[in-house]
Amino acid sequence: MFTLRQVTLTSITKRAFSSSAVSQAAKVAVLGAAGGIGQPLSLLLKKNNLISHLSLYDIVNTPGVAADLSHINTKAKVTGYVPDNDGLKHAITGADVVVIPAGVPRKPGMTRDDLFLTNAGIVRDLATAVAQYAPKAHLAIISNPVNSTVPIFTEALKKHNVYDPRRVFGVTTLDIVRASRFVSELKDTDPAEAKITVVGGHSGVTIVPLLSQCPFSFAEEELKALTYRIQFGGDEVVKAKAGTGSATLSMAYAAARFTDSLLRAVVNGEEGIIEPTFVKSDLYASDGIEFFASNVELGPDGVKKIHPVGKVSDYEQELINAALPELKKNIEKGIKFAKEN
Ligand SMILES: NC(=O)C1=CN([C@@H]2O[C@H](COP(=O)(O)OP(=O)(O)OC[C@H]3O[C@@H](n4cnc5c(N)ncnc54)[C@H](O)[C@@H]3O)[C@@H](O)[C@H]2O)C=CC1
Ligand SMILES: O=C([O-])CC(=O)C(=O)O
Repeated sequence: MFTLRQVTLTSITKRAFSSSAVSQAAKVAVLGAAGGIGQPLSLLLKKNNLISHLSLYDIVNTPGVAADLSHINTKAKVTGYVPDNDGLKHAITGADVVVIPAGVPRKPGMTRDDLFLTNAGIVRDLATAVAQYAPKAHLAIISNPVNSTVPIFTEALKKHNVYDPRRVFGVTTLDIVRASRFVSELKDTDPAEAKITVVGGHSGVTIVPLLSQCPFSFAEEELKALTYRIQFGGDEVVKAKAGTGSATLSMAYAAARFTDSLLRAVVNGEEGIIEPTFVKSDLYASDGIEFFASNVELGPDGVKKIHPVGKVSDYEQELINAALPELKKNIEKGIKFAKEN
């Protein structure tokens, strides 16, 4: 039986690199690592050569997941922690990036907002620990509802005076991954050629695909059906999984891509890396919207440049108009919770 909080087969060595140095490797922590997303995500991250230490935390089962992954002959050392013996503190201390898929997933008939009651508290507690033990880490928040969990994280960091908006990211990559795949299915092309911009937030009508900006054209009915499918792609998976959860494998793929982009910009110093993500943004500040997903250029300090939404069609403007009030409500709900709890 594992009684130690650390189950790695190698000992922890002091990190001998700086996070700003070029071509260095990083410590990445995954919180919720034993879950449906956490396990395949950790597997994909184990293959990432920019990671020297993969640190896995969950309230259960992490020792087994870590022991299993630690046998794969890639560079990263793997350690696993549970809450005993200050596990969370040890899991995140010194982390360059913390990826957070902790929390409950949807069942058929639920909206992402229905997860708020359970996940808000989980995220708030993890954010408090991050503020204390990993205040300089870049944070990739997957836990739903993303439109509210990112504001909750932000407020918790503010309470501890360690908030840097350049380092807090809501992971919306799956929306882009889906959009690219769905368009390529329709147009019979390689998904790599179908780069679709999706802006707004990460739930239903707040997900706004900007298909007018892609190189393909669509008939009106096709455009509406495609837009709906991108906005409600998560529901397709929830329905098909019939009560056993929501997207995990495609999400793990998307989060591994986002984490890799972040590491390439932050740790490796690569330039020109652009990922869509839900961040503190001024794009719709005049509408009272504090956070918004759009294409973001990543740099050594995290967010380098938030790209504007760009030219949109009348239809897309209608979609944005429908998204903004819902997004505002979700954001305010997160902020209110964090301030009161
Ligand atoms: N941002 C996005 O695009 C997507 C977000 N999600 C969200 O990701 C979250 C996780 O989904 P799944 O992995 O499918 O759920 P899951 O239930 O399979 O795994 C969640 C894991 O979190 C752990 N956990 C619970 N409380 C914790 C805590 N306080 N600290 C650390 N770990 C804790 C659980 O033990 C479990 O292993 C859900 O909220 C889901 O809605 C899912 C798909 C896409
Ligand atoms: O639909 C869900 O609840 C999970 C999710 O965020 C997605 O698949 O986009």
